[in-house]
Amino acid sequence: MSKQEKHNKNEECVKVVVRCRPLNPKEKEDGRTQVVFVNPQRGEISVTNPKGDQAEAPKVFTFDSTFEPEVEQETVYKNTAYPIVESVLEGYNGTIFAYGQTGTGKTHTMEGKDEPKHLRGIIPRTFDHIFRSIKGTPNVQFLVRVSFLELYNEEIRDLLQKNIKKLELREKPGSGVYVKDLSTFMIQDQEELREKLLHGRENRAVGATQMNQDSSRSHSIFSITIERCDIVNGESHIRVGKLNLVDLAGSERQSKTQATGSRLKEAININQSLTTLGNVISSLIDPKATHVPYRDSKLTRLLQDSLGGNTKTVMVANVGPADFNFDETISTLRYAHRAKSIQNHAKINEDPKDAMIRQFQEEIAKLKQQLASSVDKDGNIVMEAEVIQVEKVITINDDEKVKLLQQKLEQEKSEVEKKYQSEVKKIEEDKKLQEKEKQQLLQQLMDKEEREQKQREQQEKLLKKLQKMQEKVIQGDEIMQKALEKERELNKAQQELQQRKDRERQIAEQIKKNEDLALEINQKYRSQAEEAQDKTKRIKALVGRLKQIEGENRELNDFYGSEIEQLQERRRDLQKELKLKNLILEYFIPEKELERLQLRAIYNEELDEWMYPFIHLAGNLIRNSEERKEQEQEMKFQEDVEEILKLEEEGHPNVFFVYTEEGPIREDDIDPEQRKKKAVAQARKQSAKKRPTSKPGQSATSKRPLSGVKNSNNSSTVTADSDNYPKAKGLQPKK
Ligand SMILES: Nc1ncnc2c1ncn2[C@@H]1O[C@H](COP(=O)(O)OP(=O)(O)OP(=O)(O)O)[C@@H](O)[C@H]1O
Repeated sequence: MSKQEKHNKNEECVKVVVRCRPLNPKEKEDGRTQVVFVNPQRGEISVTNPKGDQAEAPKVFTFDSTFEPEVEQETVYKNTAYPIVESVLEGYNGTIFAYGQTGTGKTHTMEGKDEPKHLRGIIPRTFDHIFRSIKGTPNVQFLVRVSFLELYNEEIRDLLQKNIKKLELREKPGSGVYVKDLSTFMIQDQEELREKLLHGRENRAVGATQMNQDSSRSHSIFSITIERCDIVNGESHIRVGKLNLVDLAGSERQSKTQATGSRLKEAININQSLTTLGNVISSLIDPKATHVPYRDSKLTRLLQDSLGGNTKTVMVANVGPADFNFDETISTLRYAHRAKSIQNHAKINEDPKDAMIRQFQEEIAKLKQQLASSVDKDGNIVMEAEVIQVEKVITINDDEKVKLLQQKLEQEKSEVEKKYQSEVKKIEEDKKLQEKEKQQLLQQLMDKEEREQKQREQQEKLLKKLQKMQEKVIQGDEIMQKALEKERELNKAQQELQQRKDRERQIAEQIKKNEDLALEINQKYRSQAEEAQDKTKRIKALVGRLKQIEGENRELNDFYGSEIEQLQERRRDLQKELKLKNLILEYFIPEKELERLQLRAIYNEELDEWMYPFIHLAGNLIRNSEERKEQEQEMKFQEDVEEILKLEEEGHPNVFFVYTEEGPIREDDIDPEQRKKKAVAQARKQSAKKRPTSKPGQSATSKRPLSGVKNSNNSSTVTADSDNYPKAKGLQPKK
């Protein structure tokens, strides 16, 4: 099979399903009408325009699956998440994300209610599914890890940590985008996973209150990584699958939420990630597109692999049934419809270099070896001095021996205690011994006891570590295997039945289409009146269709119009910001220096940031040095002096200017002799714990009296008086 064929074989489209929730009590009370109707057999959803005239036909969309308001959570799980979780257990990456307007049931679909159990959503059902499968897979070792993050206003927060520290995105060639310092926890069963979900939810609510935000305006990603190690022909074979469970922020267009001022800006920012998600989807399905704007938002960077990458993805689009949501419902369905055409190419992640299960296995083997080498064949502890002799007779890596050792340790502890007491007694009773001798013996005995105690403690520590590590590696058994096989067979049969039904549906549709066509061709009119009647009917239907298309065009124009408006607003903001930066650069940074700085800057692809070598020696960072730890500063002091001196020779980015009659001059060019002193002083400043803080905007140069510019400690200050004004570029009044 060629590489291209292999690649095509892995290709599969993003699966898109739509779920409509029931009318809620408030909507019923308000007398709202239902305009959304679902036909799960045909995978269709139709929406009637409440403002359209009677001739306007409902808009019909077809998806991989559609779910009616009454659908059970279990049915949703079986049809959406089940196959993805099965794939993740095999070593594929999987993503399930919920999209839709606020209040349409995204959280209900993803999380549901804890009790009663039948209301549990996709995430808790995933937990049970994973551990049921693991327990039913004997002879395979598994390691499960979890992380939970929130993305709000383009900032990432760890939901499994109490502090609301912002986290950064990083990119590693080969392994893709990851969140630096995001905490990950090893999990042993579904209860632990549930605890993490609850913990994250609590932190999300607390964080939302602290930041005066509403959780429905943030996105959350709950990630479960499953590593498995199978033994194939005596060799270990590792596979790693990662499952992302994503609850997106409400997709409603923010201009409709009546937010104003800073709230609107924040809302636009939040929507920006969803707009970018939409743009990414559009680019992925547009054969002419040459660029996919993943980098335009953190959300799309995090979901990069899920859209067009190495992941099996399911999108659950949620809609409300009521008339007043018509516009948003149509917008959600269009968004979802576009996503249907995205092609992913998922493959099993085999033997990744950084698999944690391999590190665990190696560490466990090492611990077992250490422990086994310190016991003899009967499980007796061998003291250090005797190890060499004993190592010859024992077999390393003996599980039985480790168990034996555990029992022996307990037993020996009490025996030694007794022995020690009796020996002390014996010595004390021995009247013939001189006091000195007695003391010596006692001391020897105590030393021996201390050595043995240390050895025992060491072994206990190793045992505990070994037990802990072994607990993390989970393994199934044969009893559960039978039940799991039955369950899988049943699900497979159900899926096959569904596929057969789909095929039959498609064939029936095709037959009907052909029949209609044949009827049309063969139609013979018995009278002119009949022909006129029939043609009028057809014209009416065509007019209805025309009106529907016109309506759709208007809606599309409105939809894209408001998207463009938002993008333009963002562009205006960015331009304003750019103008400010340009103004500062133009008037306060001399052109030559700017050029030098631009030349020195290096773009770091991995961090997606511009950087300077030795940036820690640049002015702004030096001012922050007081926050650094004293210890770190001391160590760096000598290093910094040397660096500064070295950089002084080459020209470094930490440049201060003196504005003189001749224009801006590098401060250090004035007195070369002072340069050396300054380097030491500068490094000292870095290492000094306390340092007078400069006010924001006050540059390091403002502490020195400069020609024409006086420090605030001196009575004279800078005025706009042109006589006092130096002719340096930065301080010249603008003509
Ligand atoms: N299919 C459903 N059946 C019954 N109740 C539902 C269904 N979907 C949603 N609900 C109820 O509707 C309300 C809103 O749902 P939910 O909080 O899941 O919406 P959401 O889309 O996550 O909103 P947000 O974007 O604000 O987080 C909840 O009370 C939920 O229990």
